[in-house]
Amino acid sequence: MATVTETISLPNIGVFTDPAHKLWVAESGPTLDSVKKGQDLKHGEVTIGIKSTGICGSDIHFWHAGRIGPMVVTDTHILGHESAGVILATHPSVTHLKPGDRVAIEPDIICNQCEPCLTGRYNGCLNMRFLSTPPIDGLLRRYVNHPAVWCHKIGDMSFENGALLEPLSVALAGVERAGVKLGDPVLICGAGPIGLITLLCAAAAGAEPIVVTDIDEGRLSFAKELIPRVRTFKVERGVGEEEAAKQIVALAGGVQPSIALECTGVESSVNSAIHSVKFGGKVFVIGVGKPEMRLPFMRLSTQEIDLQFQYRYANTWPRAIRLVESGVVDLGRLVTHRFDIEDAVRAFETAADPKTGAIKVQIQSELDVQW
Ligand SMILES: NC(=O)c1ccc[n+]([C@@H]2O[C@H](COP(=O)([O-])OP(=O)(O)OC[C@H]3O[C@@H](n4cnc5c(N)ncnc54)[C@H](O)[C@@H]3O)[C@@H](O)[C@H]2O)c1
Ligand SMILES: OC[C@H](O)C(O)[C@@H](O)CO
Ligand SMILES: [Zn+2]
Ligand SMILES: [Zn+2]
Repeated sequence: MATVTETISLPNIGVFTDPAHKLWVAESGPTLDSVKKGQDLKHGEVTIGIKSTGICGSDIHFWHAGRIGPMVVTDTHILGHESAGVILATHPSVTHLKPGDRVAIEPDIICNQCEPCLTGRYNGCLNMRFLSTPPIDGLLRRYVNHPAVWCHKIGDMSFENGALLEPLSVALAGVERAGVKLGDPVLICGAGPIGLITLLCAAAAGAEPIVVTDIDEGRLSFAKELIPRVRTFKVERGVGEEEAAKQIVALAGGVQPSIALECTGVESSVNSAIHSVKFGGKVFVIGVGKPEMRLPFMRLSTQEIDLQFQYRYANTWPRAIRLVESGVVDLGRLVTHRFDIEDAVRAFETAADPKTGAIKVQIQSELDVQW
């Protein structure tokens, strides 16, 4: 085994939640001893020293609500699926990575045998093990063993940007499958991290005009700072879905969007999007929401509007890395708050509190090896 782990001495710690909605930092596996000896590394696996991990809304949801739909926290559970770090050790079967390589982690483990896997749409793997979705532990740890095939080299990209490749993957998968093209009028609903990164992607793809909506002024201002040509629309409570749609179209200079990229999962927002797009347009839903929703069925029907959905991503990291390395997509401003892993509880409290103005909160871990 090629390893630099002989020199490390910091114990492994992780960020846990449980069915009682507690959140805490404690010792986790693999233990320092097992990492040093490489004894838990399986065929095809590497040990990664995690440097940066973003907190996703789903992490907060698993903590606060204990579930997302059918995904339920039933035991102590490690959070986190937006990570980048450095390879510390490799199993002898691994040939394309070596200690010292900087990598972004794709947080899924697939079976490679089912129809979605064999047809390249592995996000639909029937046996998916997605890190941080219960019962599979997540990446918010100092050391993680993970299949090398899901570690993507990032060269000298910052670990912060490396960790942001996961939400970028969500946005990229959406923009690609929605088919956004040069000059398309596009509506983006929601200016959270996913909406904002979707905005960066749609702008890079040449969409114009772009309208972004939110209920939060701060997030709309952030969108405008990222892409000054974006038109921002504040969604007011009490304004009906059809009226909001009219105002959105007016803001776009009377141009109906051909594509709406829905990044809230909120019923009224999905419906405003449906009311705003043009005949033959598309509402592409990235946000996740309640199990059942009311939809303006006959508007979808008489306007031949396509309603399409995205669940995670497949084959996005190489593309995401090229976009960030080249500067086509600049993720530089999205991380607004940074905490050490020992201080993870404060990091989660900050991410969960809208008053903090946080966009992306990241958790960093020290390693006692230098690269
Ligand atoms: N499909 C996937 O694979 C996938 C992956 C990651 C996240 N998501 C989902 O994408 C959504 C966005 O993620 P995020 O991290 O940006 O979440 P977020 O909660 O930070 O952002 C959502 C934004 O929507 C705004 N909003 C709420 N109600 C609104 C309304 N009626 N109209 C307009 N804006 C409204 C909020 O103020 C917030 O800024 C979430 O539903 C998340 O679960 C989906
Ligand atoms: O970024 C990926 C998403 O957060 C996950 O799909 C999550 O919402 C459920 O596991
Ligand atoms: Zn996520
Ligand atoms: Zn599969």
